[in-house]
Parts: sequence; structure tokens; C-alpha cells
Amino acid sequence: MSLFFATERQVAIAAVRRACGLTSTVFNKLIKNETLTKGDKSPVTVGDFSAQAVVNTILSRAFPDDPIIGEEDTKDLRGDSPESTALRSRVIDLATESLAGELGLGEMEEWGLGPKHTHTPSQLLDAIDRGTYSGGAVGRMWTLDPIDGTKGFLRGEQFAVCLALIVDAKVQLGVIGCPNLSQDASKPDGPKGCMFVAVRGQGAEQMSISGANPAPVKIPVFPDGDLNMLESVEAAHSSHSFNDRVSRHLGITRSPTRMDSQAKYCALSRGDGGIYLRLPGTSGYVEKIWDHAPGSLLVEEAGGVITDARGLPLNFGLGRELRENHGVVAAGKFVHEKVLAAVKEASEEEKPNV
Ligand SMILES: Nc1ncnc2c1ncn2[C@@H]1O[C@H](COP(=O)(O)O)[C@@H](OP(=O)(O)O)[C@H]1O
Ligand SMILES: [Mg+2]
Ligand SMILES: [Mg+2]
Ligand SMILES: [Mg+2]
Repeated sequence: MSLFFATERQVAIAAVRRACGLTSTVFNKLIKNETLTKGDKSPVTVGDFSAQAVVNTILSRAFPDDPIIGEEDTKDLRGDSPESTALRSRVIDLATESLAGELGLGEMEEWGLGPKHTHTPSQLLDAIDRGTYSGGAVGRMWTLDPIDGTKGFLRGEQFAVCLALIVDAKVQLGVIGCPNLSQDASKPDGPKGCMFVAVRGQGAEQMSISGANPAPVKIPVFPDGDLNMLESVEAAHSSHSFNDRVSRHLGITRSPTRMDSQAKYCALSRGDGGIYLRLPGTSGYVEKIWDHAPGSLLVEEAGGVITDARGLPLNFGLGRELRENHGVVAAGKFVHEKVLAAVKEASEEEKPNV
């Protein structure tokens, strides 16, 4: 196997693993005033901020020249109000505790990481703000969603820690940690917690969050009548009624599987659902690159195809947003074209979607 991006892969896995551990700690202890509502009305918790501090600290030590496009920033943490002060100190405590653990990386000492190293509050806040890079078509950059599916996280359902390396607008490495996803889709009550890792040209695999039982994932060929749809829980994030219409065109009778976060891409990659469809609602929301970068590579490396609703490739080189894309259609390679055709038919019936 080619060793391209071997160090990046190892560091990204260690960082996502660490952030997954942190999110479980937070969930068990989350108290009411530790969640904020952002300007766009979406929630953010101490978990999102501290997970971004942890992952960005690890990335910045291992790859000091790489910029990071992260979802969160410290605007709401740096104020003098009692709320900001309390939130800030919780985030710093959580990140400090998390970074004090073993990372299992050979170069840890050299990079100033691991149990022997401390990080000051201002270093941790600055680490969060390392995520403000504006992106673009040229060069190496990481993109991080420290908690994708914050609403699912708050409900105790699916969420994911999502990290990708983009080089010259192409996703080369993607790591997604899903602490609440069953390791075996056929045993929903069995052990939970999986990580999905994809490297361009090297395939995709699933393992436990600790790294145990790595196994390749591949989208199976679904017999006609066995397909089903994966979609967001939140109707405001993608139109459920449009998906129903597409399902009717495809002759799908099974009800859709609703799941928060990029866990949907993970489910698709292992055949736990045949199509992921995400068509924008009417709010004019533009998709963010951290919500799709690792998931898109995972789908491709698992043998699937991902485009927008018009059949165009997702363009990760236009900054923080997928500015020129419209929705997302992901499916196995024998199904994707049929889904695009059904999307076209459905949208002709139901303007203004496409
Ligand atoms: N109106 C909207 N339309 C589409 N996506 C939206 C949206 N508002 C928020 N989102 C994005 O939807 C993501 C969750 O996707 P899903 O519905 O698949 O769980 C959120 O990620 P975060 O939870 O990281 O903020 C957020 O980026
Ligand atoms: Mg968010
Ligand atoms: Mg997200
Ligand atoms: Mg998020």
C-alpha cells in the first residue's frame, strides 16, 4: 500500500479519537447554560469549542504550516460577561484535561504534545481561532467540524467529529468519529462507537474508536426494491417532502432512515442505507465544506459517487462554503445516475428546489 499521507492519517485519527472521548465526557456532564445559540440560530456547546481546541492544537503542533478551516471561533468566549467567563473556563478545563492524555503518537514529545506538556488558556483560545482560515483552491488545508450534528448530540442521538485534509481543492484524507453509531449496523443495540477513515486511492475502512477491528467498507450493490434513503432528522436542513417525491420516482417503499450528522455518509459507505439526499429548503442556506469534506471522500473510496443535485462535483476550493453547489446526492455507483434523474423529475414537479 502506498504510504501517501501516512503521518497525516495517524495524526488525524489520534485527534478525532481524542475529541470523541471529550464529547462523551461533555455529554454526561452537560449543564443547561453550556449551550449557546449562534447568530444563525444553530446551537453550539462547550463540547464543540473544546473539541475544536483539542483537534486544532494537535494539528498545529504536528503540521504548523497547515491552515485550518474550522466551524467554530471564540467570539462568544472572549467577553467579560459572567456567561462568557464561565463558558471560557469550562472550555479551557475540558480541552486541558483532554490534551493531557496519551495520544499514542511516536512524535508526540517532539511536537510538544502529551501528558508532559501544558497549554495556557490563551494558547487554547488561539488554537480554536486557528480555524478561521478562509480556504481556497490552492495548497494544503484541514477542515474540521468538531461536533457535526450538534442537535443530535444534544438529543443523545447521532453526531460526528469530522476532519479532512484538502490539497489543491481535492479531499485527500477524511476521518469521521461517530461515538453513538453501532459498530454493526445489523445489531443496533450492540457496541457503539466507530471511526471511518478514507485516504484517496487507498480505500475506506471502519474501526472502533480505539482503533480495534479495522475492516474495509464498500457500498454494496442493492437489489431493486432494497434501496432506502438516508436523510437529516432536521427538516430545516433538507427537504423531507422532496425526498419523498424522489423516493416515489425510484419506487422506494421503505421509509427513510433519519440520522443527524455525517454519520449518514458512514452508514451509506457500509451499505446501511442506499442513498443520501440533501436538498436545500427555502432558507437560502449554503452548505459548509466541513459538513461534507470527509464524508464525500468516504463515499468515493467506498465505491460510491457524490455530486450536487445537478450532477456537478462538490467544489471544495471556493472557500468555507460549497458556494457553487446545490444540495448533495450520494449513492452507490450503479444507483447514483438513477437518483439524479429522479431528482430532476421531482424538481420539475416541485419548483423552486433545483
Ligand atoms: N438551514 C440549513 N440547511 C442545511 N444545513 C444546515 C442548515 N442549518 C444548519 N445546517 C447544517 O446542518 C448540519 C447538520 O446536518 P444534519 O442535518 O445532516 O445533521 C449542521 O452542522 P452542525 O451541527 O455541525 O452545526 C449545520 O452546519
Ligand atoms: Mg454548528
Ligand atoms: Mg456540521
Ligand atoms: Mg458542528
